[in-house]
Amino acid sequence: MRIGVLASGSGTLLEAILADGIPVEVVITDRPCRAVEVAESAGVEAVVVARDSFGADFDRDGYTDRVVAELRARDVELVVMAGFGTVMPKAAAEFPGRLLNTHPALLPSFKGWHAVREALAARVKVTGCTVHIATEVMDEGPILSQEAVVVEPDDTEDSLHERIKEVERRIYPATIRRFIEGTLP
Ligand SMILES: Nc1nc2c(c(=O)[nH]1)N[C@@H](CN(C=O)c1ccc(C(=O)N[C@@H](CCC(=O)O)C(=O)O)cc1)CN2
Ligand SMILES: NCC(=O)N[C@@H]1O[C@H](COP(=O)([O-])[O-])[C@@H](O)[C@H]1O
Repeated sequence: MRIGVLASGSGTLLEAILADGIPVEVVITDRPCRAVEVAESAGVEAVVVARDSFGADFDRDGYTDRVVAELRARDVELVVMAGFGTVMPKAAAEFPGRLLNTHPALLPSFKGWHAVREALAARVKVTGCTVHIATEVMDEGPILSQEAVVVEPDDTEDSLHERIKEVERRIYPATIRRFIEGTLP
């Protein structure tokens, strides 16, 4: 199965996916970021489709069309979002059931871009991460795997997010692998 990864940040999830031996055809980012270096160091093609070149009002559908075109040009069949910072509702229809995401909270709680901050603000004792199939509605698709992370009294957003990412780096590659093999329930 030909796989494309979408990323925006430090690329540690991408590193874990590559370290697991999951074959990645292309990495697409929406901004210059470390994930580009991670891809290139592993000999994987990296393409920056910069979201800030799609206008002050951000043409979201135009942006999505461009990302989808880059994926189609490489015959990508499965799209894996790994900390991708742009919501692309239209992409779900282009890759139905084939657009995966990992989210740093226990969905359906704390959807969106600031999930770790919002979990801390809500003073929950336990949060975690969720791997799910992305659908048109953000962070609402079918859940494939989840794992809890305990919130410590002295946690900051960074310390809590780092512990969540440690779990994501383990369960995301494992879940992607099972998705590819067709062994998920
Ligand atoms: N079609 C889907 N696309 C995406 C889904 C989904 O469920 N379906 N999930 C998101 C989740 N996500 C990260 O994984 C995410 C959530 C929210 C945002 C966001 O608000 N982005 C802003 C820009 C934020 C910024 O750059 O500061 C935006 O898009 O305007 C991003 C990612 C991923 N996509
Ligand atoms: N909703 C999007 C979101 O918050 N995604 C999160 O960004 C991090 C990426 O880490 P990385 O850049 O080190 O791979 C991960 O925690 C991922 O769940």
